[in-house]
Amino acid sequence: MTSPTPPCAPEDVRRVACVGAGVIGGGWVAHFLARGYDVTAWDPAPDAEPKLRRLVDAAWPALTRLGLAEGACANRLTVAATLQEAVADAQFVQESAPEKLELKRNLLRRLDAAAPAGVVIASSTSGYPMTDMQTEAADPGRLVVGHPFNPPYLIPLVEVVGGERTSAGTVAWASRFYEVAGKSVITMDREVPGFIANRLQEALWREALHMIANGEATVREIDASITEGPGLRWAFMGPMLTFALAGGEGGMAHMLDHFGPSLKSPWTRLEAPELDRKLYDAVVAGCDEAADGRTIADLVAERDRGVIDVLRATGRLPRQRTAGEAAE
Ligand SMILES: NC(=O)C1=CN([C@@H]2O[C@H](COP(=O)(O)OP(=O)(O)OC[C@H]3O[C@@H](n4cnc5c(N)ncnc54)[C@H](O)[C@@H]3O)[C@@H](O)[C@H]2O)C=CC1
Ligand SMILES: C[N+](C)(C)CC(=O)CC(=O)[O-]
Repeated sequence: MTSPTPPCAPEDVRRVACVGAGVIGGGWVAHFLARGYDVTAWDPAPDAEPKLRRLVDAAWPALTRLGLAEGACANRLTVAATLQEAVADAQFVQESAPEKLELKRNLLRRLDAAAPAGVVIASSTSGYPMTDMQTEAADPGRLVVGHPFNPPYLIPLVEVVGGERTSAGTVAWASRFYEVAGKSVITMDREVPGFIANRLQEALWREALHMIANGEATVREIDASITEGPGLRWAFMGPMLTFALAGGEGGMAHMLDHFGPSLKSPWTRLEAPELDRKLYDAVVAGCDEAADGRTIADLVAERDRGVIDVLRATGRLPRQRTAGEAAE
């Protein structure tokens, strides 16, 4: 699929548009501002602007602690009145609208019609393949998935993957752009449901819901089983190498000989549990109980401090670079 060439190199981007400014769109706004970009945001909700500014204000202390890029400033955010105005001058567009397929298809069609020719448009979708979302756009070649993790201003990973009609150049451009913008990128060469990390997280999530539905574990126990257990290792060594060490001197080969056969044991549940009212209420009540009086804002601040501490402790603070530095 051929598309017009992006008007500038990833290293030369100065102006980013964020469309959809909720939890993730707002998080992207905070990230790009902290990295020294000019950011224009658009969101159709009547209360979107104050909510967005509150999110950026709440994130700024963590971002300041991490170290802002030269010239980075929350005042470099403009909230546009229309989608067209938001993307008119953009050199990159990040879409973070609700996870509804028809809405995404329609929105990507409108963004494609409004953005300057060749500008790469990435979707934050947490699961839709781009092939299913790019069906209405006149230039599907410039549409790509850039899947972030919450909050995008602290968690480095972005999974980049194109659809069947995305050009190879778009995938390469987006991957490089995210790197320049301080992200840690995995570029996938094919579409996989849930990409990589969500496919793994969803397996964990499915089992957690089964355990709550069956009364086998509480919300607190499930969370503690990760934060006091494997989560400590996963912050710096993934599940594969971690398990290779479970095989002692025999490494992964011994681990597979020893534990591989048990993968087929009957406790492996392959079906999603029914998310009925009872399970829904149990999960919500369990989270309220586990929060122990802490508000969502308290938990966000606690999470942000914790992620920075982990990044610092494991020597993985993102490199600080201004929007222009990489071009030098
Ligand atoms: N919440 C999360 O942890 C993560 C979410 N994502 C993805 O990010 C995207 C956004 O999710 P959230 O930020 O969580 O949702 P959200 O509900 O917090 O925000 C969505 C925003 O989109 C706005 N919106 C509604 N219709 C729109 C339209 N037609 N055009 C533009 N904006 C519109 C809403 O007013 C709202 O502010 C989804 O695709 C989701 O799958 C990706 C990674 C993590
Ligand atoms: C819950 N979620 C599926 C939307 C989560 C993600 O997509 C990534 C994350 O932040 O864990």
